[in-house]
Amino acid sequence: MQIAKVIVDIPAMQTNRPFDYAIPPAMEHKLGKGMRVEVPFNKRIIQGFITEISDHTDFEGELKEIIQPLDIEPALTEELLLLGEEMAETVYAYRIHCYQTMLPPLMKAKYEKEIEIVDELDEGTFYGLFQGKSKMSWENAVDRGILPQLIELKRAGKIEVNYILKNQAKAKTVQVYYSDLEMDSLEDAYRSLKKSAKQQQALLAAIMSMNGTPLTSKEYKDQFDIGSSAIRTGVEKGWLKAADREILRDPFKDRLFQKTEALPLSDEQTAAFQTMGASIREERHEIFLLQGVTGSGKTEVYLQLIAEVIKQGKTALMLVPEIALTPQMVNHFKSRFGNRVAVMHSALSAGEKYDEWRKIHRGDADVVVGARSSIFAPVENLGIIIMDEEHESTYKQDENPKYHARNIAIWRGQHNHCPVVLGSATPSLESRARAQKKVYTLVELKGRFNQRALPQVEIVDMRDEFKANNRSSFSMVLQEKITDRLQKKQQIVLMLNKRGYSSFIMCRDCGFVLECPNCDISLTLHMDSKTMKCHYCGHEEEIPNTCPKCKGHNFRYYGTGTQKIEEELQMLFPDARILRMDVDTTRKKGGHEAILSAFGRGEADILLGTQMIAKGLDFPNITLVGVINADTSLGLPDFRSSERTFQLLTQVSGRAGRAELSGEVVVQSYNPDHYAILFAQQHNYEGFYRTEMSLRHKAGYPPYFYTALITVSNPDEKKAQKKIYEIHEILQKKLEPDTIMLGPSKGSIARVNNRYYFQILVKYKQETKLHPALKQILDESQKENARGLYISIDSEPVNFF
Ligand SMILES: Nc1ncnc2c1ncn2[C@@H]1O[C@H](COP(=O)(O)OP(=O)(O)OP(=O)(O)O)[C@@H](O)[C@H]1O
Ligand SMILES: [Zn+2]
Ligand SMILES: [Zn+2]
Repeated sequence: MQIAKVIVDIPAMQTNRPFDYAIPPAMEHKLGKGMRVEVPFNKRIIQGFITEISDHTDFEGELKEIIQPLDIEPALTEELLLLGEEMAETVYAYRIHCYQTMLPPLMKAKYEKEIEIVDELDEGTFYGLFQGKSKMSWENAVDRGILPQLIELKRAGKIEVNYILKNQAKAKTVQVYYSDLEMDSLEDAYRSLKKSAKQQQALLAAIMSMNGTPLTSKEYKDQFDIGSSAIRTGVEKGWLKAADREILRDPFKDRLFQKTEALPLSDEQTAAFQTMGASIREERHEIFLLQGVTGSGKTEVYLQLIAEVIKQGKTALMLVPEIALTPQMVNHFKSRFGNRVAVMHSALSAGEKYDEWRKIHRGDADVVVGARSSIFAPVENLGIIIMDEEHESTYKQDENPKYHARNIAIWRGQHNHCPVVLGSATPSLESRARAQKKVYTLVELKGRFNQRALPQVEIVDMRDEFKANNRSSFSMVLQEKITDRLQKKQQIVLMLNKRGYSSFIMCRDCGFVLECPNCDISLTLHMDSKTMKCHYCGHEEEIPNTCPKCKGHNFRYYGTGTQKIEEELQMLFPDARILRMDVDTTRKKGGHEAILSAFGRGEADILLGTQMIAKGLDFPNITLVGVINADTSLGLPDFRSSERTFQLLTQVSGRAGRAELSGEVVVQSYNPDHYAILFAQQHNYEGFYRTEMSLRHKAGYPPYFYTALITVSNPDEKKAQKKIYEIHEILQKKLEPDTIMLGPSKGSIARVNNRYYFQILVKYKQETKLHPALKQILDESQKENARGLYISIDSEPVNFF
């Protein structure tokens, strides 16, 4: 008897290990590791992942049988199975959650499935199994008990599984034409044609050369120059039959990619390429920190490293932050590597994501370019993993499983014996410190490509502006420079720093601020939908006309939103063409991309936006960057706020003067003497690094200490509070003396969605007991979970508010 070990979909400590199930005789040697199955568990039917096939069990009683497979091929590769197992340990998550996170969303939900023939079947199978049709529903296959045969067909690459989305854009199909006539009859038809029927002759010749392969009318046109009227005739005469063909929803299919060739590298680029290329050739795992100033040409180095990997017959994983996944970025890869590039990001529809995933899964992609979650792409035979803008906090997932893509990248790099390249102009302190300690190899690009200068940065003290009676959001200096660039027809980027900053309304008469009824936080004003929204629980209500407290009518709108700045800017520069980029203008699919390409085509003079414009833009005509408010991100209750500010200012400054024209930056600030701002002005990463490191050292923060954040929540405030004190007491007894616990304290937002939050931050240097202690706490809280208590542990948290 064959046994399958299955991780079941019950997120609990007791079930966080594989359970043994008997494989029914009909499924023997058909099921494999990584497939999802339905199994009985405590009188319920639940899903699970097979992690091992064995002929041995330690279970004493009678094994239950697997009910049925949910896949006809493994959903997870062996590498991912192993990764999930180890990842669960380090991020305090359940294995089942780790596995589910690795799959595209379409596969996590319960959708209807169908099985489609994608390659020729023998007649017996076609008529017997598929009843003469090209598709069958999954239920039909289950009812008829033919999944074992289908698994075989899948292994042979003859069929595919599609997920059927209701109410969503259905799988797109195109009309195709094929011939099922024998060669003899085609030749007869050819001979019977009149000499003058040139198009029909051409069509028949084409059909004969195609050997039954279906083509769209466009393909007939492109390949044989045969028009649609000839095809219609072909159908009428019975030479051709029409059918639907599903096309993969390739979001970039309508775009033409001009093939690019490797550019000759600069000396610095060459040196970097060679250092990192060596570990590709030697199939050696090594972690590189590629620290290259803005505009130093990191992208070209990435491209050539990937080309090297492909030359070796291996694959590459290229991670970029969601927001930097611009068409510009995608173009670089598609243009160099053609359609063997798969792209994954959140703007894709569920169907598109599944198609890209399938392409990777089938082995049709040599390069995967994507945001955080694509670190789980089922690529095999990895030859390199590159993580651009490695300092970005979006690489850390805030929800369970709370993984950091950098750690996953390093795990996969080790597993595949390949290099991991962490690239940034402003590396995270953690990474830079590891490079200092030679854990990572530091590779530097110190100058911009072509020895272009980094831009001059001027800091404007906004307190002086106020004293000089300038009430505008724009300092005099910035206004002058904007005027100058508008005259010269050069482009301008203006950034409004909205990190940790939101718009709210306050009653001018009584000071009332509209708050969320479920959370202890003020509601944010959204002008596009004309509503007040809670960013934590999604609560939404209308903008009030009268103050709920004093019935007054005078509201003041706080938080200089981009929209308000835009109006002010337009008043100052009536003729300027302004593009605004913020959450409101980019919410629509492709909005982000449409704005950037319009700006790239020169359809606007000024691009005004939030920090989403700070990254990745590479436009030659930008010669002025203005930061309207540099300080908002400084005041946040987060020990990384200086680091974030420094990174943001450096990144956004880096958009200026990247080509022939030199660039200038104006930074407006109420804290012009803050070291984060001054070091950014001087393009002095080293100075910032040293200063910040000594502050972190004094305060006992990463990278000198590791951190873990324990959060407890409960709809009942007392119960949550009691629990956090219990945990505090347990830990106090167990942990090393030099470990520091901050708290218990209220969550930075004490109540979210009617749950009360309390937390403890543990800072430690070396701690062998913390991990088992925390696991035990999670374990013992199992029963309480049912009563509304949640405990969550975030190892190395990145967001504190
Ligand atoms: N070898 C090369 N030959 C010609 N042009 C190059 C070469 N390398 C880089 N460039 C050009 O230099 C500019 C800056 O390069 P790139 O966008 O890769 O910088 P980067 O290091 O990614 O900077 P950032 O961190 O600001 O995004 C681009 O316009 C790019 O086309
Ligand atoms: Zn009021
Ligand atoms: Zn809320």
